[in-house]
Amino acid sequence: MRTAYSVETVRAAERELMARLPEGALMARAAAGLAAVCAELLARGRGRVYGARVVLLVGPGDNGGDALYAGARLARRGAGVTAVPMDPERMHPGGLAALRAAGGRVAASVPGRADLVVDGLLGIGGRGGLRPAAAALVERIPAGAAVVAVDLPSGVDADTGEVAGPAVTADVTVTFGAYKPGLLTDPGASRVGAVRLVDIGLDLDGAAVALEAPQHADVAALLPVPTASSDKYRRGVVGVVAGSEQYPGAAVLAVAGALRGGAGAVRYVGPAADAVLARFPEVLVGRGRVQAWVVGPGLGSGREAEVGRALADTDVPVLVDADGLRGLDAGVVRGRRAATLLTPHAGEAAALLGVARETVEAGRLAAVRELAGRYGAAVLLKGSTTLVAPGGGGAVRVNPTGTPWLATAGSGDVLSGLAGALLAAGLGGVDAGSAAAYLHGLAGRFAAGGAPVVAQEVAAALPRAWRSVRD
Ligand SMILES: NC(=O)C1=CN([C@@H]2O[C@H](COP(=O)(O)OP(=O)(O)OC[C@H]3O[C@@H](n4cnc5c(N)ncnc54)[C@H](O)[C@@H]3O)[C@@H](O)[C@H]2O)[C@@H](O)CC1
Ligand SMILES: [K+]
Repeated sequence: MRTAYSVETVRAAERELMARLPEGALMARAAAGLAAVCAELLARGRGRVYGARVVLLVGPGDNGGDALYAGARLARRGAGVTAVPMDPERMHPGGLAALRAAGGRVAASVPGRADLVVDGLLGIGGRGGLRPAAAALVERIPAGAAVVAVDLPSGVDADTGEVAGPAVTADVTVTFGAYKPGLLTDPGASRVGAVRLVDIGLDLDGAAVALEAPQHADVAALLPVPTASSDKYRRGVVGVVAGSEQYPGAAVLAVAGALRGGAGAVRYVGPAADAVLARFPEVLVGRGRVQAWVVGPGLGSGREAEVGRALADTDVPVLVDADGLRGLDAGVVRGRRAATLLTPHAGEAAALLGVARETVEAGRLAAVRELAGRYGAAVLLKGSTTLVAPGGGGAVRVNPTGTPWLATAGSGDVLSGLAGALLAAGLGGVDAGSAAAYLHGLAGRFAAGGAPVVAQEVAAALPRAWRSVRD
């Protein structure tokens, strides 16, 4: 897992470490790591550090201090380094002295040309959007300069990934000690570029994880593998309640996802049986014993009773998606014994929370936590960085494999079938949701290969995604 910790947790670990180290030691480690990444970028971009034009955007706190000390290191290697302060009266004094001693200079405005801009305006001490003085500097970042963000892009909230107003968009973010949730969650995540983690010696063992991003090995460990004693019931039968006269395709796609999710069998319940069977003759039709239900894709309106029937089966895991989420009763969900996984997109989440869609998009992490808390169930919030929150609080999972190509009709239906198959195999709500999102994202990338993709191709690419995760 790639783990991210809250600002509060990082600060506590920093305090503990600082108490044992000479003053300035942590900042020196941070600056050394930052300067090394900057030097690497300059060497890659223009062959050498010597003679490079480097601009430091310097805020009033320690984030600016990191930038100044790193700038001093680059100046000692022959770069021309100019620091531009947000507030000339408030610059880290030690950092400023180091930069000056190394031959760097301070200017009131951002130079028109630069090879590299170091964003040291705000780090984990930043609150709210960039104020006008900082925003004015960001606007002047010269076109063509590589942008390296110190700890996080200024204007991105470290804990939530929220971006209130203007913010830096970095090519590389050099973060210290630990990932912060805002680096992995949109809208912040799309501002960070490549993330480089610099070890400054923080001890976070046993600290509460705020957000975690599974990697191949984590997902591989979750995926069910049939054994010699498996039969179709042991592998899990998924019941899919989906599709309508108007949306038969949703049924086909949800079934496709379920079949490729390792289910022993898929049972289809609904009015699109002909369409489903024409495509997948292996599907069972009609009610019967299942190990998990998927309800909702393409149901249309007026089908609440079918959703209620699945949820009433309180010992069987249920995934509720799309139309099934309409007016979903929190009391019913909370009363269930087996896992429940809700898989809304931002619009559906907004409707459940009674807020505007934009509110969910701007505060995705808060929204998914709030929904999971209200329903006491795992919630998977779809989007560019899909999030999965546990019903009982604790670490939220963020999916690192997503691709914008997956924003295509029917893609969510495939995901719900896939996650339902994993529920049927015995995974809990968060594990099923996050493993499904991971495979689905990979399949989307494989199927797209940089070109538009349709949902059935995503389903068809799922076996390749499984294989790549297991390799
Ligand atoms: N604490 C530590 O041990 C270490 C901290 N490090 C660096 O220190 C940073 C945190 O430093 P600070 O706590 O000084 O905080 P920051 O440097 O992130 O910023 C705090 C300052 O910015 C101002 N500010 C806050 N929000 C603003 C806004 N929206 N617009 C304009 N000004 C705003 C505040 O008034 C405050 O003066 C980290 O992100 C990291 O870069 C590193 O040197 C590693 C070690
Ligand atoms: K920054």
